[in-house]
Amino acid sequence: MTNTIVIEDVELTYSDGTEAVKGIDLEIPDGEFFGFLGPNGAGKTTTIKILATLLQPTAGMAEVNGFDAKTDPRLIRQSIGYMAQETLVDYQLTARENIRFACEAYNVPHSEREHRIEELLELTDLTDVADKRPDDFSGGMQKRLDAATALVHQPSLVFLDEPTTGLDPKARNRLWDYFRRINSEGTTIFLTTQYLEEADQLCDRIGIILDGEIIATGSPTELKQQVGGDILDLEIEDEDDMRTRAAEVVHKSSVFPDATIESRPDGLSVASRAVQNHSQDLLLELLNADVAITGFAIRTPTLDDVFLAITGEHIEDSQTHDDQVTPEVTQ
Ligand SMILES: Nc1ncnc2c1ncn2[C@@H]1O[C@H](COP(=O)(O)OP(=O)(O)OP(=O)(O)O)[C@@H](O)[C@H]1O
Repeated sequence: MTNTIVIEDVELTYSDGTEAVKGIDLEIPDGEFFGFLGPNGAGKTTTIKILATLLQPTAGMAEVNGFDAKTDPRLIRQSIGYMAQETLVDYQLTARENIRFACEAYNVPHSEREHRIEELLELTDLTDVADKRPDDFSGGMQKRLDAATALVHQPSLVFLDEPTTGLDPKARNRLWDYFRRINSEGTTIFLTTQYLEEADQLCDRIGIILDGEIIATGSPTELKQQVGGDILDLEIEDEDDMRTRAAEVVHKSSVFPDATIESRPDGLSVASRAVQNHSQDLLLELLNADVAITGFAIRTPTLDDVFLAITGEHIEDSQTHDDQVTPEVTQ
């Protein structure tokens, strides 16, 4: 298997001195669904623009589809699909005309165009509105049309820059189905997202980027294993230092020697390899110490727990500016 993307020690510093990407290395094999996860301002879009040859790295080497980003940007652009963060559909044209225009721009052979247009309309579930202009379309429909225009030339590699930001769950799910389908047909996908669940659901492998540096890579399962065990969520009354006392009991407990403890609005979360087999013992110790537990639950770690374990922050807390985060996909 060959690598569709190879990045070696790539840096990008903007002219105002902002170090957006600080020496990243990455290899993405053919056919992978790769997710680049990170908070606002982490460097996701900058990386995608380097790979799509819209920005030149200030240092390092990027190779895409076997072409060097510095010497062969034109060949790279012809061989990729790029769905930018902002929707790029033309509101003067109908959905069908938008896709036809993209066929012309990407030099899709005349003999294949009509078939390709119908196929893409169907894939993106826009056949019924094919002859309507997109100004009345919902945000999700516009995004699907945008995705169709990015894929008319059937690229083997597609960059999707936060494709579902601001979409409702139904619209998001339809796009997910589409991305899954093209990936199962062999397309390599490089997706940037700030949504943990999106990365978790879709991606074979995830890279977490923070402040221009990749701080972890692995499959969702591998990353979750880094948390070290399962999580015991404890609901504890917020009175008489009860939570502090509970944390002390957990710290001192011989049954949870590896525990890491995180405060939550309604109590504590405890991560430990012992959670699965010894939670009852810990609950007993807490009871003996007069800590009133009003509820508890055992769960497997989420990607937010991974982010927390690595950075000490929740991903949402580390957002650098407000954003229309779709609540139902945040953890
Ligand atoms: N043209 C620019 N000039 C100067 N700084 C920039 C420019 N574009 C982005 N930045 C800065 O570079 C850093 C990385 O931004 P980038 O857009 O790559 O992050 P991101 O992870 O994609 O975030 P978002 O989700 O907000 O798009 C941020 O600090 C951002 O403010």
